[in-house]
Amino acid sequence: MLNSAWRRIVIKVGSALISPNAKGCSTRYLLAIARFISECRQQGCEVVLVSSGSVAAGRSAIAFAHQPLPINIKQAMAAVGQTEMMATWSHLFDFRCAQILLTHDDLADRRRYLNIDNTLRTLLANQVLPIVNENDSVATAELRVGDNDNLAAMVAIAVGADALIICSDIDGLYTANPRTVADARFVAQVDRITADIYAMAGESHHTIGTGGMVTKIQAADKATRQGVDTLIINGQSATSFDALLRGEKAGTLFVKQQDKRSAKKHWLLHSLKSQGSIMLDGGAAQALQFKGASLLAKGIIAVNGQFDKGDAIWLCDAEGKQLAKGICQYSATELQLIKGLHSLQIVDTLGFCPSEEVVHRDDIALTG
Ligand SMILES: Nc1ncnc2c1ncn2[C@@H]1O[C@H](COP(=O)(O)OP(=O)(O)O)[C@@H](O)[C@H]1O
Ligand SMILES: N[C@@H](CCC(=O)OP(=O)(O)O)C(=O)O
Repeated sequence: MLNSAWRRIVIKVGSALISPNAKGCSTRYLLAIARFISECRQQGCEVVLVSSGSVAAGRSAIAFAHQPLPINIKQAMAAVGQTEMMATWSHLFDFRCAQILLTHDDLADRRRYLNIDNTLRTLLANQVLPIVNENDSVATAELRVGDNDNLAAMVAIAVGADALIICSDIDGLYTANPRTVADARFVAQVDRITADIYAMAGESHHTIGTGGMVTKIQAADKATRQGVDTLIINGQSATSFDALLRGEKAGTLFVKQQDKRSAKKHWLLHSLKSQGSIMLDGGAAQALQFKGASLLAKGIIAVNGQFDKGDAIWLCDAEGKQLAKGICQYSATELQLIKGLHSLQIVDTLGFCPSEEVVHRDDIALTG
């Protein structure tokens, strides 16, 4: 059985596995990965796939022989390869897939971030497999995350994943690049990511991938700090997946630095500045405190301050006591109109309903 603590995971697949020859997509390695994803889902673990490969897959369609590839050429290659990559994955599953293309800004802007979060939650709740990639054909240099290892870490944090599994063309982290250093030793576990760990990382040996080991360590650094265990495994070998499905170790494990719930709670309570507050009736206050429920419009009795969708606000009881801080899905102006209403009435009142929850339970941190 898969690690039972993994209820939701993000799997990142590198270009070399999708388009090993940079001529369209190949199912050579993807079959075993797709089987692993299906098995994880059957065992009740939700999966978000972050797939590279659009540039590599589309490469042979655009005539350009020089290296490095300029951004406009990569953008054109990505436009061709992205559809081929999505079609290849879709054919490997007997459930439906959804394409999510992101830029750095989408994840940095809290309002857009909420939209992404809502979309991913809805897809997962409907058993659709989200397949995420950077929006390479439109993202300019300053808008890009730049590599899918870091993008996958950001997605893993956004969806509150329990683990991030980075599938590459190598068994995991070595003390140096084993393709150039003969006596490089395999590292099975990293308890803390220090400068010594970064010093082990070399570049990619081919021109298909982006970043080599450096971006994978950066990704592990980001994810483990936010409570996400991170693995780098060899996606070319079915034995890695078989081991994980038996609950055994595979590749290099970067151990999470804290519990993901305490990481999120700390971020909400201490890093986000509150922009306003709302007062809850007795039922909503009870549900929030003792049932871990989301906050619905029906339980709101008053709205204070001028805040926007995506801002952090205090959730207070009828006496004004701060019970929790949360990220609000609606602006103060919108909340004034929908407070006290049933969720089904939101669309009639505002003309839209981005979320039935005013504050989703995943975005609430109790003060007590
Ligand atoms: N210390 C290291 N340990 C393992 N691999 C390393 C190391 N330093 C550099 N590499 C290189 O990083 C490559 C994986 O990165 P990359 O080619 O970007 O893969 P992907 O396409 O999966 O993101 C390996 O094949 C290897 O050549
Ligand atoms: N977004 C790019 C992938 C960038 C990237 O990080 O590639 P890789 O190092 O192979 O994971 C693409 O789809 O080609």
